[in-house]
Amino acid sequence: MTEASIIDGKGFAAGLRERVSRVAADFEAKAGRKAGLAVVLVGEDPASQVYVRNKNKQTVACGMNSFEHKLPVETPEADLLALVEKLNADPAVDGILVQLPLPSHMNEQKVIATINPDKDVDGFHVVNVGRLATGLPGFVPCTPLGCVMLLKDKLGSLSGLDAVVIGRSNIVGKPMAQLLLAESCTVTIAHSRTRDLPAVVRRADIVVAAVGRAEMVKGDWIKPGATVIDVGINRLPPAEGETKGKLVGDVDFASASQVAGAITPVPGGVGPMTIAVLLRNTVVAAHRNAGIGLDENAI
Ligand SMILES: NC(=O)C1=CN([C@@H]2O[C@H](COP(=O)(O)OP(=O)(O)OC[C@H]3O[C@@H](n4cnc5c(N)ncnc54)[C@H](OP(=O)(O)O)[C@@H]3O)[C@@H](O)[C@H]2O)C=CC1
Ligand SMILES: Nc1nc(=O)c2c([nH]1)NC[C@@H]1CN(c3ccc(C(=O)N[C@@H](CCC(=O)O)C(=O)O)cc3)C=[N+]21
Ligand SMILES: [Mg+2]
Repeated sequence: MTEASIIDGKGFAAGLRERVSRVAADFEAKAGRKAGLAVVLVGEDPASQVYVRNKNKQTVACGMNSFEHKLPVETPEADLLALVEKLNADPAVDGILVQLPLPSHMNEQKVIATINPDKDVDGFHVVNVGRLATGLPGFVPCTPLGCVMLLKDKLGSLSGLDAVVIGRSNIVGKPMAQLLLAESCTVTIAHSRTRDLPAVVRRADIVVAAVGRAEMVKGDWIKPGATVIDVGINRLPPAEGETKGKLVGDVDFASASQVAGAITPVPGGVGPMTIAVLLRNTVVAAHRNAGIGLDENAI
């Protein structure tokens, strides 16, 4: 069997950030201010802190303002809602991201519902979910949009292909399925109640794994030549002599890469795309909200 080609998400993301930087500089010249992204982190989850630090660095590197708000874990929900309202009203803030998961005493849906949909660069607000479902312009969740960008770059048209999405979360699985449907794939959404998951996956020309289970999808589930997109981010327990465990996806890369036509690695696949698309959505939000024209498809 021939080895799959490795889809270089990290490299594609670097190119996307370069295009975003040019558009952000153009925005600054036209608007007389930089585009701005506010990121809100509640609590001290170490993984979330890493993501927020990376987002902040890359936002600034792309020529945009990054406004970081770190709140203690015991912050009352009302205080977080008040901060979101303040960011909604702040003309320097084009995009708002509230890092999930939130502490258990907060209602995530209520917090997301408070974000102005036109600043919802995560695409999580019901208004943006509805816009995506009905084909209206809005904001599309960053991870699924990043996956589709990689797929179209690799395959060109996706029309008529059989796609299986494993996972049905609001932030990855469901919007991923909507985007693949919009690309005219025949879409199956699998989840924990799916019967005979290996057989379902074997039919797919495109497999998107967004489960949160380390190396669950095996090589003998993959149709030869299929394209495999691994969204999973799982930290294995540290091996002897390691302080940190290895980062792995939801796909068993060693076996799947023997069968697939193309596959994303973890790390270096979908993860870097998520942040680059977030920056793309932010610079798009800035143009829309300032009423400055932009060819969004060219980014
Ligand atoms: N690379 C990136 O940028 C990002 C990566 N992630 C990663 O992606 C993964 C998924 O995230 P998220 O969608 O938030 O996760 P959730 O936990 O919200 O959803 C997981 C989904 O997987 C399904 N599932 C669980 N076990 C099985 C199983 N044995 N067989 C089939 N389906 C199963 C669940 O089914 P059911 O609904 O029936 O419970 C659920 O729909 C995680 O590893 C996360 O860290 C997430 C966001 C961004
Ligand atoms: N409101 C909100 N929006 C999100 O988009 C969001 C969120 N909350 N909560 C958590 C998840 C997860 N997520 C990732 C972002 C980048 C990488 C990433 O850059 N990964 C690198 C590795 C990073 C590392 O080494 O830890 C890679 O895969 O190469 C991964 C995961 C965004 N999420
Ligand atoms: Mg989740």
